[in-house]
Amino acid sequence: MAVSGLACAAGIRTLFSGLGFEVPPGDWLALTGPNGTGKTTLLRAVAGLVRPIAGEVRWNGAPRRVSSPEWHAACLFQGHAAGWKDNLAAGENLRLQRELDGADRAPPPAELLAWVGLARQAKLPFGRLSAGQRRRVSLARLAASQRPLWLLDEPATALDTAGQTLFGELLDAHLARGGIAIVATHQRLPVSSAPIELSLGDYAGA
Ligand SMILES: Nc1ncnc2c1ncn2[C@@H]1O[C@H](COP(=O)(O)OP(=O)(O)OP(=O)(O)O)[C@@H](O)[C@H]1O
Repeated sequence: MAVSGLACAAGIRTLFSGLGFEVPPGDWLALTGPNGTGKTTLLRAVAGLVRPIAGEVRWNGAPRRVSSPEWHAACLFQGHAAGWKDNLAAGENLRLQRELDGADRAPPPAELLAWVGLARQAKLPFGRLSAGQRRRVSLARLAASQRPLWLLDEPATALDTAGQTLFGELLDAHLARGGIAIVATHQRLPVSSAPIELSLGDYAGA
């Protein structure tokens, strides 16, 4: 996937402009930058959730069309509020999300939750989980994902060391399958392959 000449604004303020990068299959981009520089906004712009004020996002060599089935099948965006329902059990949330993600070939939710260390919490309402346990449910969603492009906003926040290792294993496996990831992060992540690094502060808008 590639981005060229991208600029995004919040209100009347340009957050960043002139942004260009390419992430080939099997690579990932680590997106860094001070608070408020627009990392979340960039991820949302690539996903098609906010409209950039300039520039282009390309997927498979062509401009990506936000409403196309191809793009929906390709892109998984996982933001800070990942869309989990507080009153549904963790397992039930995961089952619904798997259906929305079209991850029908994935292992059953109970198996995924056990893999992320939440076997005992599968029937607890999501809202009762700790911050790190919630993040682990998001890891289970990633483990089920068959989408080639992951856009992840601070995926390791609140995770303990073992949780961060699980995240690294997931990302490694995704890249080994030829997947692509753009990961906004303030921390060093335990991923085997070195990322393409991009600091959004270098593109601060005029
Ligand atoms: N209506 C608005 N007018 C001006 N600025 C706005 C408006 N809405 C949001 N902003 C600013 O837009 C920026 C959005 O930042 P964004 O969440 O994309 O940053 P980030 O790099 O992900 O930050 P963090 O590291 O804190 O997660 C923030 O600086 C915010 O203050």
